Amino acid sequence: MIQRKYADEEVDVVIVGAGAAGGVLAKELSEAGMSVVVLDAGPMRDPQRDFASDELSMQNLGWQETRLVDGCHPLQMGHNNSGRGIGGGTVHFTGVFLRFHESDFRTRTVDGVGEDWPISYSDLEPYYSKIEKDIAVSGPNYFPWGSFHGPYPYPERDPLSPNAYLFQQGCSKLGIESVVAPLAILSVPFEDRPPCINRGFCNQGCMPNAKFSTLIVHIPKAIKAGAEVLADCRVTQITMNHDGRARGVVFVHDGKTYEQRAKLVILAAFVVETPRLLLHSATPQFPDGLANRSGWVGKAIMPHSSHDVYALFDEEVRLYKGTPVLATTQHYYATDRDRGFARGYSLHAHGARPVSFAKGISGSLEGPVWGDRLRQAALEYNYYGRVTMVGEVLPHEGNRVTLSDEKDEYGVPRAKVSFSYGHNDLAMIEHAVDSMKSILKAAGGQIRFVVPDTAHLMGGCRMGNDPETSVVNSYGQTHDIPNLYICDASIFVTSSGANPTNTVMALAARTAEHLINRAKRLD
Ligand SMILES: Cc1cc2nc3c(=O)[nH]c(=O)nc-3n(C[C@H](O)[C@H](O)[C@H](O)COP(=O)(O)OP(=O)(O)OC[C@H]3O[C@@H](n4cnc5c(N)ncnc54)[C@H](O)[C@@H]3O)c2cc1C
Repeated sequence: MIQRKYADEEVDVVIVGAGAAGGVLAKELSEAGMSVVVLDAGPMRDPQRDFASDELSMQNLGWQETRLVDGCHPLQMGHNNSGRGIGGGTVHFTGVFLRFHESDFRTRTVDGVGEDWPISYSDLEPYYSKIEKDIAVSGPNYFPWGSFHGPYPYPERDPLSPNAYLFQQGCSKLGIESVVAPLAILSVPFEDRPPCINRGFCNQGCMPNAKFSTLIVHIPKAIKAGAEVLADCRVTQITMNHDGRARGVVFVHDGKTYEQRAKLVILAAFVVETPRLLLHSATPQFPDGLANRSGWVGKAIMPHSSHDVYALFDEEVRLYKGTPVLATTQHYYATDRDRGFARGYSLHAHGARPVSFAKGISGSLEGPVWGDRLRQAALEYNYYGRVTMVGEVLPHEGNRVTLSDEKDEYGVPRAKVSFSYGHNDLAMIEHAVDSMKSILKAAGGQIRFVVPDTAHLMGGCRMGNDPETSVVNSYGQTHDIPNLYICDASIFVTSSGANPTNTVMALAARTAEHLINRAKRLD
């Protein structure tokens, strides 16, 4: 039996998912005096007790339930894209904290591809600043690309890892500007948290709490402000009233089923589970799923293309050392028509711990890398350097989440995730792989492996002004059901060439402010 504060009560807001967006919403709305219940399918972890310096055991931070995948380039689901538990993906994310550029919100107008967002960079600008300040982002004094040039709230990280130094050397030999990456990882103490000591286990959950996550920053503040945060509570359905408004959600804890009623229901369950819940919650009034009059629920999901290039150096690099990403360039971010594709990408010097190194190279384009070849590469692990791309993938209707015929233990159909790259995406990858090879060679490395990969996920419930071609408005309010909101990475319209979490959290802060102002007007 769970201890409940709001059992049988209708609260102001129920939030499904306590990740990047859900954490921000929980904090802001509860601090504004609203009664808030947050439900997350996974556990509430204690970093000191539950995070191990162990790559394999910490795979459990990812969403490991079966999803069916298809398409020409089926996505690898799991640890690499979805978190599970309070903090969501922020618990094991790498912490690279970038803003989108102005053109990212206007790709149709600027480049004739993708779609324009219903908001511009300037609409989000104050919320980027707020989030960066709230979590004390560290970064360079001057960031050369986009609209925001710094300084960041906290000084840039120092010292860098050997891999980051090599990357910066290679870039500088080629005349490519590079900087220390903006990071949601402390460079000096903040609140009650210590600065990073370069243990390098960011993707396994940061035991000393130097890396931000909503588990350690926003959720404790939300609880202090009165929010009820319930772990291990799996939401299986959104319930509806007869008047076409949402009534609440059904969730399962320890085999028992409960309903939480709320004036506002906010889905923040990420790119696969949010559309899955909407589609599964169909009613006679909404036979194709909730908020799906447009037919766009589940459509236009986008990963980032994220090929890695590994090179062998004469001196030791030790890719496990330090924060995985400490240097970056956005030299290739903006569209350059001469390259033969639209849009662009970021490049990061990116560490890799031994298991992910071995797993990565075993799937490299130079394959098959196994047996003696894999053993030899593993023996040389300390001499490898790596660069990774974060490439913009254009939205495509056919890349989507649907419900399969298979059901999970809760009786909910499993998600089917279909994905294929388009021509533009593939041309960009080819260009980025060449750039990464040039940088590593200029730094003195011999190119050994190119590993195809993707990172992050966005889209599936995109925002827009037109209810015929989008699911929510720019505040995340669904076009069809006025008290049902979506606020997570699924509302992205395009993917950009930058890591997405700063934008996820800035959008959540903007939605929270909108809801607080709306509540004040209704008072
Ligand atoms: C390995 C890795 C590295 C990354 N590195 C970076 C990086 O360096 N920089 C960056 O910007 N981004 C990075 N990301 C991406 C980042 O984690 C996501 O962009 C971000 O977490 C998305 O936020 P969200 O709120 O949309 O969803 P999430 O943070 O994933 O939160 C969703 C939450 O919903 C819960 N949930 C789902 N379904 C249900 C349900 N039915 N009932 C109850 N709860 C449910 C989940 O348990 C989860 O806690 C990385 C991701 C991974 C996996």
